[in-house]
Amino acid sequence: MSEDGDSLAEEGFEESSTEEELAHMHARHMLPPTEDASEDETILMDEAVRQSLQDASNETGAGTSSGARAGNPKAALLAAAAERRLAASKIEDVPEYNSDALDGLSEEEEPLSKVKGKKKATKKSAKKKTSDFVANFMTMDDLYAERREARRRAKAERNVLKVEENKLRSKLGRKLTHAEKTTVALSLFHPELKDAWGDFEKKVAIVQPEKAEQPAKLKATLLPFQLESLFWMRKQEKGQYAGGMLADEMGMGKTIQMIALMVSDNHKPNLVIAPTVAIIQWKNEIEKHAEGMSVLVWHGANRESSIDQLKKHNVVLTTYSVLESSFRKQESGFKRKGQIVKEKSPLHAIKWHRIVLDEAHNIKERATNTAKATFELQSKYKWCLSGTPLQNRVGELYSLIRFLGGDPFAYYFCKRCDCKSLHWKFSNKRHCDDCGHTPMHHTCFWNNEVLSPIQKNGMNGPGAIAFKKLRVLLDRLMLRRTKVERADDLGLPPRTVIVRRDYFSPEEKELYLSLFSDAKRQFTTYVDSGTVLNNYSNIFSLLTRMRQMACHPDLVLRSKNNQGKFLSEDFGEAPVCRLCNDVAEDAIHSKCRHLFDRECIRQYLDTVVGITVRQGLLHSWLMWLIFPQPECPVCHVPLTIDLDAPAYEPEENTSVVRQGILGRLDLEKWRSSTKIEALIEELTNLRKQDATIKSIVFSQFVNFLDLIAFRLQKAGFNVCRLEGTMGPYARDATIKYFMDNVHVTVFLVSLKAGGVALNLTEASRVYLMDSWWNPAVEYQAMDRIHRLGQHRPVQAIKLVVEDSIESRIVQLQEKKAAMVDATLSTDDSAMGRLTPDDLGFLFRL
Ligand SMILES: Nc1ncnc2c1ncn2[C@@H]1O[C@H](COP(=O)(O)OP(=O)(O)OP(=O)(O)O)[C@@H](O)[C@H]1O
Repeated sequence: MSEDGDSLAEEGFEESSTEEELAHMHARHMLPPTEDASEDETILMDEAVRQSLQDASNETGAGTSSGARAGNPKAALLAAAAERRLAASKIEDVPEYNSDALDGLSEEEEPLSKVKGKKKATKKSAKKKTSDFVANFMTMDDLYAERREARRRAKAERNVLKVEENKLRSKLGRKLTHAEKTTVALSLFHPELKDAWGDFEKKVAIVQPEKAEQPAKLKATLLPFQLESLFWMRKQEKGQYAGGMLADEMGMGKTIQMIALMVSDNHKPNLVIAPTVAIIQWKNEIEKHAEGMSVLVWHGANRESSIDQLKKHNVVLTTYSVLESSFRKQESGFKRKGQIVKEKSPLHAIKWHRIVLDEAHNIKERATNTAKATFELQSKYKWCLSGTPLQNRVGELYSLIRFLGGDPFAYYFCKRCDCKSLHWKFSNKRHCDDCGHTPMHHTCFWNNEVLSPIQKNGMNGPGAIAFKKLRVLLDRLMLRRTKVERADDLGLPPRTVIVRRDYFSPEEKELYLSLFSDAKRQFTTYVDSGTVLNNYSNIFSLLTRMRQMACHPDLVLRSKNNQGKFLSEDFGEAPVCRLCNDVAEDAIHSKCRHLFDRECIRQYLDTVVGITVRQGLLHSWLMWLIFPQPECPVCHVPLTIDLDAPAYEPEENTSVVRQGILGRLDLEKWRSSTKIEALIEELTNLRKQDATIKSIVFSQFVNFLDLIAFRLQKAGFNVCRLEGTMGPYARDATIKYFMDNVHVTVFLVSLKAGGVALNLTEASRVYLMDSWWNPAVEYQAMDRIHRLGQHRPVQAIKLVVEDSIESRIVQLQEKKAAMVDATLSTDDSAMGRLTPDDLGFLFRL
């Protein structure tokens, strides 16, 4: 743990904070909390009192304003409080309260005749006001007594806490970490947490998988490991969690295993939420393998709104974006004819028999609407499917545990009383709606027990203990098998990864060097002036241009630089990602309304995190305090973007006819590139060897896929394309077209649109046309073909231009992979980050 961390923790800062906690800190202008809530409150009160006194004196010119009191009871209360306090501190010049003061004017200030005339009329009201005042005064007394009592209680609590902390400190023989102090506080006010892990371990037994019977109504024969998971899932449903996580590696048939579970009890309705790309695959698998199960795809503008109709189906299939939009319409409403209209979400109105989240890491960010929409669904059993449950950080597991209903792990607890909640309930941003204690006195059990210790210590000390706890939980909640472990069952053919290295042609090299030397000069200027931190969006853009240049110069020279526009200017042109200037695939937009590919902006943010945080030295939230918030790469305002928001979809009635880069080229004179020619050579050789072998070509740049398609067609290859703008049915039709037509041998897939949840086992070659330093994206792509149903040996070929940034990217990948192996780091996101040293390496400094 860093010293900063320690000292800050000592001061009472939360070590790891949820977004809500962070937001709260911002709202409080980053004030460190005092250990004593009531003291804290007293300070705020004093300020309010002072302010109110000031206001009152401004109104009357001097002293207390009875008018202010009469017109504003709160001000009166506060002023009274202030005067009591001042009187208590023996400040002499505070006037005594009297009934006249309550009228707003004293007798001396009025002409005598008027005073006499008024006297009778005002007597009654004065009497009333006096009694009101006395009532208020009494209230203040009560209030003060209450405050004194609260202070006394807080002091007593602190003393008890100190005793407990001292006991643990002498037991451990060292200073306690902030997390340990929190644990002490939690067990004091929540005795059930004293040995939460031990209790959980005793109460919930690990289900040892045994082979279940093959379900009669399932047409496919389950493999041995699939029968084991069926047994395990049935047992889990009877257990405390009534569900769990099936986390087999990609391509081992999680879909069929879940269908087997549904078929075996044949209850309805079941809800499956999956990425758009996988929806029709689910439908096809259910129709193919399950006998007598009715399926409804709940998607599109004309989807069924009758709850009774939905309930009639065995399985309702929908996407994360449809779920989110349905929930949003229910909670926040939408505009119709200038009015905000709220619409009940049918998905949330049904108590489902079973809910399945496919690719469940889609909800990994707990504060997103998508995650919240899943938390609010009702069902008897709940399941998460994911081949990469720990895609980035341990913290991301929280949402999955929360979805499964994990008590106490997903709860927020108060460190000063017995209040606990699944929600962060701070409507006024200052005090808990339930118990009134401040946000700083609340902690998320998961963050305190698992996330913070691992983030701060890795596998050492408290980190190792947290890992053990995580194991205890996952052993009872998750089943994961890998392809290597179950190789015999799977009988998968081998997979090899080859890096093919080529060199630029002289003309390409000249262009590349000119771009590179400009980029390097620019980067060096940032380094020399110490402004790397402030220029990450420019640096990211320099790196992207160099990567594109290595693919084909036209991607840079003919790119559409549509500054300041949300959609492209050309009629009918598809939206463009503002980071890669390429057609947007799986696009999301920032609060400042700029559109980006989800993957591009994620990579951009990863890069920023890498630049701004020297890994492990700083807490994530502290980073935002010390370093500037990442800025929008387009307009440079602080960037606010929900990475898990549903993909941007153009208006349904807007016809998106994409012309792409080809429309900007003179195709008669167009010249190919080293990389495209390398692919042609590979595919031509393959065609000579075996004309039946099919290939998938992946690239992050859609314009590059346009160029590749054009060149391949010229070379006589039959190709088809998967694009991010396709709806589920169009995607399914394209996939079928590729799988069913022997003469279609090449499938061009945008990494951003089709990297996950695709099943393309007809192909046995993968060509990765451009590299990124996080190899996870590439593995996902390779796993599209290396999965059950694959019978041929699989080859993945990475095409790299040796004298470009790409060779450095490959070296960086290797370096980072070695580092991750050596430290057994669980923080895979480190792979995606770029430190200043990494940048220097890429720019060859
Ligand atoms: N027992 C089986 N018999 C026949 N086919 C099977 C069997 N199990 C799985 N498959 C097939 O294997 C392929 C891969 O399965 P599936 O797509 O469910 O994998 P997955 O684990 O969900 O992968 P991902 O995590 O990538 O989505 C599918 O085509 C499926 O039909």
